[in-house]
Amino acid sequence: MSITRGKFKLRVMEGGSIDSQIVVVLGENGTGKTTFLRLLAGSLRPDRVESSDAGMPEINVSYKAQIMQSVSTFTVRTLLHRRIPDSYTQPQFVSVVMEPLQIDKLMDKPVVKLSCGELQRVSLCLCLGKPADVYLIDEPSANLDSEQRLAASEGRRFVDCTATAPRSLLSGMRHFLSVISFSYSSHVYLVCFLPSFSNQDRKLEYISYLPF
Ligand SMILES: Nc1ncnc2c1ncn2[C@@H]1O[C@H](COP(=O)(O)OP(=O)(O)OP(=O)(O)O)[C@@H](O)[C@H]1O
Repeated sequence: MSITRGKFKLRVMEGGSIDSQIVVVLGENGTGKTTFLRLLAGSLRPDRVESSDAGMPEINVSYKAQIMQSVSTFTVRTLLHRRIPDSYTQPQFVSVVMEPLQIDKLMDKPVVKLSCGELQRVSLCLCLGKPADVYLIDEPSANLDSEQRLAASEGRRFVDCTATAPRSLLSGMRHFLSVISFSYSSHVYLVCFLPSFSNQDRKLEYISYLPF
């Protein structure tokens, strides 16, 4: 399938995935990461589907957008209660996702008063707490300061499944993968990152691995 946005054209070829797979999508600004995720999330429609394509399969997705805004006057606690009622009290989810993201400090704040980084943490928590087959996570580390990035990884399990990926690609993403690849093991995660190096071809790149 393909989509044209202004002068930008993205063509997506059919692929496959297996349970417990993490696919990291890397590309510089404007290479189409968000467009690709929004196609998968169903918030953008392709303008062409080739007849050879099987089309989009029926999948349950949980999508964390890159840019988040909220005018909700609810507190974070109320939002979690309404949106992820089962997950946010589940001990495993609390210890593997909510504690590293330090959601407890934000519980009584109105969502509308959260800073960009605080909203990013809550959005990541909401995304991971929603039951889904595929988690689409656009730039999970955007807006977080380095302390928060470290806090998100502290004490977390990280299975070093990244040995075959170039080290330069991995900086900045390891700590998030430790949170993201938590033990709901039968799901697929697509995570977008800006690369930490310059890619002269300006192509999207994919690294896929199995953390379990
Ligand atoms: N609504 C739109 N109208 C016209 N062009 C658009 C629109 N939205 C996106 N584009 C163009 O599509 C291209 C891909 O954008 P996209 O947001 O998918 O890139 P990205 O890789 O996620 O970038 P970034 O790293 O900056 O978030 C860009 O060139 C952008 O200018």
